[in-house]
Amino acid sequence: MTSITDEPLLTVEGLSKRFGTRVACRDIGFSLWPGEVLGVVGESGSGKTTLLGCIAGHVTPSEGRVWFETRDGTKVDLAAISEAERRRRLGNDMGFVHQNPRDGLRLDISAGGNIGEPLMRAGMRHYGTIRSMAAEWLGRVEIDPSRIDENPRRFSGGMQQRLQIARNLVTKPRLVLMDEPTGGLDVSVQARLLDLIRQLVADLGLAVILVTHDLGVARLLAHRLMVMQDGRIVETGLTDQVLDDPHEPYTQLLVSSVLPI
Ligand SMILES: Nc1ncnc2c1ncn2[C@@H]1O[C@H](COP(=O)(O)OP(=O)(O)OP(=O)(O)O)[C@@H](O)[C@H]1O
Repeated sequence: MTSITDEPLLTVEGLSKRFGTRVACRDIGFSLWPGEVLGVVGESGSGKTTLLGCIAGHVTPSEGRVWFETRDGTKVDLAAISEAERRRRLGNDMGFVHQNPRDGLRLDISAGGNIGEPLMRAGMRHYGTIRSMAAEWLGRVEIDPSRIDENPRRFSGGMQQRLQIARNLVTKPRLVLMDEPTGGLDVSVQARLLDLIRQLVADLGLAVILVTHDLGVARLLAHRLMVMQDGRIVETGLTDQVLDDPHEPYTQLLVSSVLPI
């Protein structure tokens, strides 16, 4: 008998994306299960961000299917529906953490507003509840809740990134896409943020697709890795297996840091 958790949350089939004559993704296929963290690694230009964009709906695939299992158990092809239909079917089930927090935050409203807005979009109306949830989430991402009314422009880069994470996770999505979430931060800030992401992902049982240049980040967060080269998946497997015993010559080069990643 198949239980509901045996079903993948996301299944990508035959996904390709061309920009004019340039092929950014070629015949990509994989599945992702609830609670699983999939790292996507590869050199610059290998198609990682394009793949993430096709799943997020920022980029329209040239070919292929992106099946997502909605909360009512039906599968919807995200590559074939309009933005409005996507919002209606998915609700807040998919989050996106940008490398630059300014791309994922509203800088014209307060920190608390940034967390409260998705709750209101999800239908929550009671101001006191929204405010107390925003304060709780600020604490959860290690921002002093007394800064709830401050504008995030006044936050450091690391704080802005933690706020972006809170804004994405407060509605408990089942899938979060992360594009280099710790890129551009100081090493010590990065390490704390990685710990925080690891803890939240485990606590909330989130499925995550994590695009990263950094194999150390992938090793720490990802259960499974997918290695991309020139728009294709060249190797995939459990993270430790791929990093400790890479089979493909390209992955061997990547792991030995010969490639400019
Ligand atoms: N909007 C676009 N128009 C034209 N070409 C694009 C566009 N977006 C991406 N590409 C091309 O698609 C290929 C894959 O780019 P993509 O950004 O997905 O790679 P990446 O692996 O994420 O690289 P990086 O790690 O540097 O962000 C590249 O050759 C890139 O120039």
